[in-house]
Amino acid sequence: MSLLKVEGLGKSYTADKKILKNIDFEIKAGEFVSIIGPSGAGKSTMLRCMNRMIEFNEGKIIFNNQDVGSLNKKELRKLRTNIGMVFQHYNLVPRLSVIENVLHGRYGYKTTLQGLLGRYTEEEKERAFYLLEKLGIHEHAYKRCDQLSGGQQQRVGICRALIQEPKLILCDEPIASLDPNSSKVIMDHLKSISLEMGITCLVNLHQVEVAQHYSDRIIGLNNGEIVFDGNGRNLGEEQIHKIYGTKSRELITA
Ligand SMILES: Nc1ncnc2c1ncn2[C@@H]1O[C@H](COP(=O)(O)OP(=O)(O)OP(=O)(O)O)[C@@H](O)[C@H]1O
Repeated sequence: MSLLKVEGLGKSYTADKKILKNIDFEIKAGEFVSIIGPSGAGKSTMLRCMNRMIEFNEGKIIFNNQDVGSLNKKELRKLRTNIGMVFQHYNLVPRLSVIENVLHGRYGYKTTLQGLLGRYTEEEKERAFYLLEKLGIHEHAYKRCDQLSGGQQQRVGICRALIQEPKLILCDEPIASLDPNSSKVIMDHLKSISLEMGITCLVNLHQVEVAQHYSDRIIGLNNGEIVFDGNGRNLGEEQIHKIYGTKSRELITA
């Protein structure tokens, strides 16, 4: 079953340059899909169009049978509860505790006043703790976020996305600021989230090998166009060249 369908997607920030050109793809529920491509190819722009964090100019995005482009503010807010986001720089509130940051993921379900007062139910707090335990950071629940390592902060970011009970998680270079060990921990968690919880993951990555290891499918972007869409096993030298303009994997920066 298709969860996300993108048809003829186009995006320009300025009149003279198209950043995304006629993008078409479809993602099934539960799929783990990576987007790769050189710096500036349009990966972040494309990912952020999915929940209209960035407004697109052309085409259609259908998420969970809803036409994303036609939603009003209220409908968009509701739709976003179904789409979690994980960021390269975590986007946590550093002076707040780990558990408070996780509970922020419930914000979309609250009235403005409830949100401002930080009113969460016992059930939500239990769920937050459960998720922290699942990601192996429950002992840090009451520490300030800025006391945690990068890898731990990213796990908080994943818990915040999960507490939304999303159908889709968009991850914008989730391991770009992490060392190899922490990167593996994060990618393993994302993979098990997709396998065990059936949550669809769309992940921007810089590392081809990582994308090949974890993804059911890879989308390769070059200059705003899809130049590869398939299983990572089919990503040979020729396809790498199409995506990055180089044949050598060593030249692809991490
Ligand atoms: N707000 C903006 N205004 C104007 N141009 C922008 C804006 N955001 C991004 N761009 C441009 O759009 C192009 C694609 O950027 P984007 O960040 O989507 O690429 P990317 O593939 O994610 O790159 P990276 O891997 O370096 O993050 C770049 O040329 C960038 O300069």
